[in-house]
Amino acid sequence: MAALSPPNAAFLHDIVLTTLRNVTLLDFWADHLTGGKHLDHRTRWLLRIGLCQLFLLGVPSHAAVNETVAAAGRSGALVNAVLRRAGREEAALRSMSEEQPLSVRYSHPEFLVRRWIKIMGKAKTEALCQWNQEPPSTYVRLNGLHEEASTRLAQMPELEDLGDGFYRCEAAPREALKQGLCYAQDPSTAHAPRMLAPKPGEMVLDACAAPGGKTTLLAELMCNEGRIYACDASSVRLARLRDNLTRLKVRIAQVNAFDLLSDATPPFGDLQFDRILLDVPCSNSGVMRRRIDVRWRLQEAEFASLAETQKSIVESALRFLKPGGSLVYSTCSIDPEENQGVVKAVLASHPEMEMLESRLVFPPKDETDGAFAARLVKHA
Ligand SMILES: C[S@@+](CC[C@H](N)C(=O)[O-])C[C@H]1O[C@@H](n2cnc3c(N)ncnc32)[C@H](O)[C@@H]1O
Repeated sequence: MAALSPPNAAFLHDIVLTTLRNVTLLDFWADHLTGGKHLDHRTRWLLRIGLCQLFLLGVPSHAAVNETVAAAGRSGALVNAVLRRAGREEAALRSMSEEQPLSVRYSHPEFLVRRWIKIMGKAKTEALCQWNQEPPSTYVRLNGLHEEASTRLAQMPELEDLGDGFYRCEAAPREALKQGLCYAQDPSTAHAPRMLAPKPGEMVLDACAAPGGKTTLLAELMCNEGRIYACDASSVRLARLRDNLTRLKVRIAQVNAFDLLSDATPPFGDLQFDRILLDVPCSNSGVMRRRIDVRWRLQEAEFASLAETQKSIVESALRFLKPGGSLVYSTCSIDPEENQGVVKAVLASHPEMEMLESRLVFPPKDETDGAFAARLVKHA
């Protein structure tokens, strides 16, 4: 197959992502236009794609209809009739959808909308759903361990300096990323390493480290002095972690496979750490703007099972923390069950631990991805 031209590739990318982001809304229109008739899989996707172009991407009607009909094969007549009718009834279809519940208007699973309304009320839920419907910005973090990074990035007018080492850009700056001048990362990812605040010369454990976005910032905060054990249960992900650490000039990290929930002997023997970062696996409910798949694969029961795993991970890691040391627990979830709930459960069974601070980043308010971080200290 011939490669697409860059504008066509960008257009295809837009169609795919906008369709996936709006599936429920597109189905609402398709079902209304077909009288709720059963549609085979292919026809349904063609209608979703056609309606997406017509109503959400502003593609001229003749182009959206003709191209979709041309791809339709034997369901061409139906697709043609439905899309032409959609064009004629656009205003009515739009005003009907405005009367629909948030789960339809913003294409989110019903259970999630119900859960969020219970947690944060309707106004914040709507703001969050609305936030998740926009394409995400691309951000990079300057790599302070690269001696030329500040000068070189300052010479790139395509980067908008946001302060604190972060830049926003239209497209990822491939060459600068390849040379390790910066790392593609949302600003919300910096809160946990900064909250941990490791100092040069300290012993640090980053126990869920791959692919290493936070490890590289920890090394930068430590001025590449001291030691970081960067471990992860997934050996596949360790390969990317190693590449990232090398490219970003991290010299103080020791990379090892280690599953905190296994009985294996730790790769660092009986070492105890000044600081531990636990950036645990989570529902990703704070990054749903960036990761469209999340809303469609998440199941309600997962919140409780994730919270169990997260609590076990923290409890396992506590044995490696020195008395007087700090541990930062972090997620890219905005769900209290995975955040405050886990911290509360850990504190209840560990009187030697105390929480000194916590921060929840809420996307519509902070205008970044969502995240949570809490700093716990172990009494000496
Ligand atoms: C949110 S990601 C970490 C992202 C990473 N900190 C970064 O900033 O690039 C969570 C990681 O935890 C790892 N993980 C999951 N269960 C684990 C366990 N039991 N022990 C250690 N690592 C685990 C996963 O393989 C995954 O790489």
